[in-house]
Amino acid sequence: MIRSALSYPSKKNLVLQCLRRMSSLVSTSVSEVHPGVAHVTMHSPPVNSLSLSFCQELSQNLQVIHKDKSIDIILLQSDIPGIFSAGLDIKEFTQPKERLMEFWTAFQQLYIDLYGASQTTIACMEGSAPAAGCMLALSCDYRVMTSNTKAKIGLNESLLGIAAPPWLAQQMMDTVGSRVAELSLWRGTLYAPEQALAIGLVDELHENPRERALELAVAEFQKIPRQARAASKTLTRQKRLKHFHQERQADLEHFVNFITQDAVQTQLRGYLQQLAAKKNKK
Ligand SMILES: CCCC/C=C\CC(=O)SCCNC(=O)CCNC(=O)[C@H](O)C(C)(C)COP(=O)(O)OP(=O)(O)OC[C@H]1O[C@@H](n2cnc3c(N)ncnc32)[C@H](O)[C@@H]1OP(=O)(O)O
Repeated sequence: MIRSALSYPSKKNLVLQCLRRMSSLVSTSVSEVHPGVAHVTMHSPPVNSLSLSFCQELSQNLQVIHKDKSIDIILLQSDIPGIFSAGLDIKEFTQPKERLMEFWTAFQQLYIDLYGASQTTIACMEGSAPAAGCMLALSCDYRVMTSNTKAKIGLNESLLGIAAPPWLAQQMMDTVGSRVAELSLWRGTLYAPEQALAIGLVDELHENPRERALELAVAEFQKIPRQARAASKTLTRQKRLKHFHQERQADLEHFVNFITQDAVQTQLRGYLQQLAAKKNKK
């Protein structure tokens, strides 16, 4: 069951229209949030892995919010305890070519919708964010992570026998600097919260990231004029997005050619078995 709940106080009709269009959505609840602040809550048990449908749904939710001028801050969060997002759904990697293309196109679109959002975005991470889970966080403007040491964040793709796409590697470089990114990419390092804070991968640790994110949104970010926040964001992200659009097709082709190699498929199946074995040992 997938649920990516969109909740904010205004424009209820718009939200409900959107929710009706998305047949996979099961929640249409509108919770009380501060004016101008929207919560996007991921709920796709067990680990918020990004399947094709989940990527599409998140994108659609973001696109609806983008059009709503009354919203100027988005808080991205998960309601699965201990998990922000486990990254891409690894089972998607074993699908036929056409499906792989659809899947990667949806993942690219999610990047565009989140990284390119004109609103201010805050990732509230109450749990782990490996690989594409980390991409979600890196695409936000600000990252608040739980101080719980069980949570981990980073780009661990190399440990699955794959590599992050160039635009995701670039996000890491932009955030932590080239050398730290380079080392962490080839080692596949997953950082504990204190380490992530030390290298600048997250901006703050807090025992209650949701509470802190809302406080930041209202007490700090909303005090900065909205158009100034949006313009600053354009300054730093426009070039990356333009480049991404130019390379989008090549990125898709590279992904499909790479992931369908026998050696990569064998490695991925082995990784899935490791995950299952770990679960059985619990
Ligand atoms: C060229 C390609 C570039 C690709 C760019 C990005 C790549 C990716 O994002 S690949 C995904 C990388 N993600 C991971 O490596 C995370 C793997 N998962 C974990 O480490 C743990 O599951 C996690 C810490 C997130 C949570 O731990 P637990 O709470 O202990 O849960 P379990 O490990 O028991 O898992 C429960 C259940 O979920 C399945 N699972 C976990 N992660 C994924 C995933 N990414 N995709 C699909 N399925 C996943 C896991 O196998 C268990 O399944 P069941 O046994 O069927 O219950």
